[in-house]
This record gives sequence, structure tokens and C-alpha cells, in this order.
Amino acid sequence: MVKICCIGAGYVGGPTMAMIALKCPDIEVVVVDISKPRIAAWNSDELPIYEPGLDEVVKKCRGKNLFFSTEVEKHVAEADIVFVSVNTPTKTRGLGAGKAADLTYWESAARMIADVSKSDKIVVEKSTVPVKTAEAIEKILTHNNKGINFQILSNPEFLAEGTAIEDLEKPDRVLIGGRTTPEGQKAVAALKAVYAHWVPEDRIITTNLWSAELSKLAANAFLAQRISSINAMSALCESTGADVSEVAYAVGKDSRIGPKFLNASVGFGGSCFQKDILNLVYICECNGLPEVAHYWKQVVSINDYQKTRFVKRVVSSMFNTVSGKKIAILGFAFKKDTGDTRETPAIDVCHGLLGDKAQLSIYDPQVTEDQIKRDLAMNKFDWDHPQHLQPQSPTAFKQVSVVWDAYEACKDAHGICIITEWDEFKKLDYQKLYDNMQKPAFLFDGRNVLNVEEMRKIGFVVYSIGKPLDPWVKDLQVSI
Ligand SMILES: NC(=O)c1ccc[n+]([C@@H]2O[C@H](COP(=O)([O-])OP(=O)(O)OC[C@H]3O[C@@H](n4cnc5c(N)ncnc54)[C@H](O)[C@@H]3O)[C@@H](O)[C@H]2O)c1
Ligand SMILES: O=c1ccn([C@@H]2O[C@H](COP(=O)(O)OP(=O)(O)O[C@H]3O[C@H](CO)[C@@H](O)[C@H](O)[C@H]3O)[C@@H](O)[C@H]2O)c(=O)[nH]1
Repeated sequence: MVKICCIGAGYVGGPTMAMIALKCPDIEVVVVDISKPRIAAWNSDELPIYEPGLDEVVKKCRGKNLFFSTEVEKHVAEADIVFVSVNTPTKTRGLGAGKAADLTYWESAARMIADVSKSDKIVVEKSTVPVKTAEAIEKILTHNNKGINFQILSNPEFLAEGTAIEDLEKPDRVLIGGRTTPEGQKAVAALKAVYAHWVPEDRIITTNLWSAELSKLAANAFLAQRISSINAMSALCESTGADVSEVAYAVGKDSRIGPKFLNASVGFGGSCFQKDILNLVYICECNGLPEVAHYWKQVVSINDYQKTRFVKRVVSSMFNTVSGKKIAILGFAFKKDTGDTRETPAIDVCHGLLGDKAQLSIYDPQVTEDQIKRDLAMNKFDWDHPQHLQPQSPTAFKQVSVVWDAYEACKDAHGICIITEWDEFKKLDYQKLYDNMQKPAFLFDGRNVLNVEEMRKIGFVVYSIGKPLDPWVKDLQVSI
């Protein structure tokens, strides 16, 4: 029986390994992690991450051919194929701080694999890493040559959170990069055979190592660029009276452009886009390509601009001050159908409003109070370290309360900000919310989920990204 071990039981390691176990009953899969609470949660009824459909997959395989363990070294030693799916945060200190990928966790995993291995292994990069990481990993794995043959493959993951199970079950493509040597190609074939259990062969792409590593960064840069492009247009729409949804629809009808990923928003979030683009920018700089670096950096700059612009709209519409005013924040996760808050635009919006002394009442159906307070207290980029290495006692914000109901969050509020596009926010009784708010009652839709005209009929002063401006908002606008 082929044995797979995956180092890192996070958003990627957990679901991807559960899918392999489900589709390959002839393979034993063990997911290991240094975090004891995380492994305990994977072995319990309350999984550490919320992802539609994940519970069912885990329940079907756990204890049969899917195991979660903290015995990292034992399972790595026994495995034929070792996936590495550990954190690759943005560096906060030293060379490349604020841009380059911090490969501390990857390096320590690679050193451990080298130390405990007694048999040949295929080592698979599942984490998103800079181009040429495989070369460094190869050097680490072979540093104390014990006659063991390691083959390094790059097999980046393209799943999106909230649809991870769907994406894993029917991927657009699986990408496997390997050395062009006979041994390298044998390893590629072995990993291809795993995916071929359920992925059609024409969707399994094989390339050289560097193409696979770079394709992951490129794919995320292209996706994020679409969002920054439509968000840049949203600012122009507000100035001209065009409607960004109509523009996106018209543009997306061109089959060369396509309709997906053109939803204007308060800004993109999530653990990957910003981090991976900054990483790409750094690699371009290191390769003497400042113009290319600058081009991609703009995708992140426009995203920062969009978040700032939203906060300015809120403050300027409310007579240029939110000091002491209650503002309801509906949604904290970086997108719907996930409890993940990494790099969520909600953090920047909350910081912006708190900077103007607002009182925030936050509601998200999947994010805990503890998580929200930790996020608001954390330094930039600190979130992307294993949980036990993150700062432990967040500062309590007197200006922030976290509640478990949207109606409670909005009661007596001066304004509502919709930050995550949870379906339940479309179905709220807005008349009831309006009746229980201070007047004038403001509604700032950062996700374009509401019908602006209906909301205006109720009596709200409405701002919706990239939509023709409410006369009120227009009259009070400041330069943005
Ligand atoms: N989240 C996504 O949607 C997504 C998608 C594609 C790629 N990626 C990439 O995949 C990688 C993992 O992302 P994630 O979201 O799963 O992160 P995560 O923080 O959820 O999980 C990483 C896990 O690795 C563990 N870990 C760290 N060092 C370890 C070590 N030396 N030994 C054992 N365990 C260790 C941590 O405790 C943590 O549980 C990152 O490189 C990320 O960029 C993420
Ligand atoms: O039209 C759109 C689409 C998305 N978003 C926002 O963009 C962010 C990222 O969304 P999404 O890409 O759906 O989620 P992620 O889980 O971050 O997935 C991205 O990042 C992963 C990690 O690398 C990749 O594997 C995926 O392919 C890639 O889509 C979220 O804040 C979304 O709200 C928009 O604002 N407008």
C-alpha cells in the first residue's frame, strides 16, 4: 500500500488529503502537524476549519485510510510520498521584509525529512513557494547524504476557500512539475497516478519544476489583477454615474475576457493574493526587473486604495466624523462560506473606523469573538504563523463589541457596513433594521449584495461600491 504523509494540517493540507483518501482507498494518508489542538480538532466532531462538504468527506475516511497525528517524524519516515503544506508567511524582518516569503517552516520541515528518512521518498511542494525553492530544498534534503534518493515535485494547490471540496473533486487542472531526468519523470508519473484515481488525464498538466512554481504565483496575480481592475473602474463609475455591475457585465460578455472574478468589492482578502503578489514582486526585483515588479505591485496598491476609499466614504457621508457613533459591521470573514479571516478587508475597514473613534458592533455567522479581537490586535503579517506562535493575549478594544445576531449588531446604529457577502445578509428584514436605527440611517454595501433602489425607498442613505452616488453621499464627499 502506498503511504502518503502530509506535513501541515491547515486549510490546504486537511481538505486536499481528505480528498485523496476519499478517492484512493488503496492509499494510506496521514496528515501531521506540530499543533496539538489542530490535530485534536481534526480528530473530533468539530473540525478546525469550516468548509462546506468537508465534514462528510472526513467522516467517510477518518480511521480507515485517513489519519491525523502529531507524530510527525514517525509518519514522515514511513511515507513514500511526503507533501509539505506548511505556512509560507511574508517576511517581517531582514532582507526582503514586507515582500519576500519566509521559508522558515518549510526549511525546518525539509531538514526534519532529511534527518528521519531511511528510504527513498518523493517530496511534494504543496505550499506556495518562490520560484527556485525546489533547488534549495534539494540541497537541504541531500546535505547529509545517506544514500537516500529524494525527488522533489512542485504540485501547487489552486483550491479556493468556501468551495474547496468542489474544487478538489473537479479541479480545472492539477499541475505537477518535476525534474526532466528519468528519476524526476518517474516521480511525476507516481504522483500523476494518485490524482488519476479521479481527475481526467487531460486535466493533469506536467511541466518542469520552475514553470509549476511560477504558475501558482502567476495564477493568483492574474486573478487578483482582475479584481483590482474592476475595483479601479468602480472608483471611476462613482465619479461618472456609470454602474460598475453594468460595466462588468458588458466587459465580461467578451468571450476573450469572460464574466468571472469581475465583482467590484471593498477589496480582496484571503491568505494568498496579497502575500503571493508581494512574493512575485520581490522575485522580480531580485531578478533585476523593477518595471515588472512595479506593474504587479500596483494590484496590491489599488486594493489598499479601495479599502481606504470605502472608509473615507463612510466617514465623509456621516458628516465627516464617526466619533462615538455606533457602526454595525456585517461580516468579518474574507469571503462568504468560510470562517477564515486572514487578510480580510474587514480588518482594514475596522482599523480605519476605529481610528476615527467609531464604536463597532461586529457580526459574522462563522467568526468567533476571540478571532475578531485577535485579528484587530495583530501586527501586519503575524497571522501567517502556526497558531501557537502568534501573539497570545490580544488587547481588548473598548470600542468593539462582537454579537451573534445581525439585528443586535444594527440596533441603535448610525450606519451599517456590509463587508462579507454572506447570503443571509441579502435576506435580512431591512425595514426592521431601519426602524431600529438612528436617523439618518446609513447603509454602506461593500459587496454590492443589496438592491440600492429598494434600500433608498425604505429611507436609507445608501453607498454601494461603483454605483451611481446617492445625492447625500455626493454632496458630502471629500477627495478620495
Ligand atoms: N489557504 C488556501 O486557500 C491556500 C490555497 C493554495 C495554497 N496555499 C498555500 O498553502 C500553504 C499552507 O496554507 P494553509 O492555508 O493551509 O496554512 P495553515 O496555516 O492553515 O496551515 C499550515 C499548517 O502547517 C503547520 N506547520 C507549520 N510548520 C510545521 C512543521 N515544521 N511541521 C509540522 N507542521 C507545521 C501549522 O501548524 C499549520 O497548521 C501556504 O504556502 C499557502 O500559501 C493556501
Ligand atoms: O470577483 C471577485 C472575486 C473575489 N473577490 C475577493 O477576492 C478574495 C479572494 O477570493 P477567492 O479567490 O475566491 O478565494 P481564495 O480562497 O483566496 O482563493 C484564491 O487564493 C487561493 C490561494 O492561493 C488559490 O488557490 C485560489 O485559486 C484563488 O482563487 C476574497 O476576498 C473575495 O471576496 C472579489 O472581491 N471579487
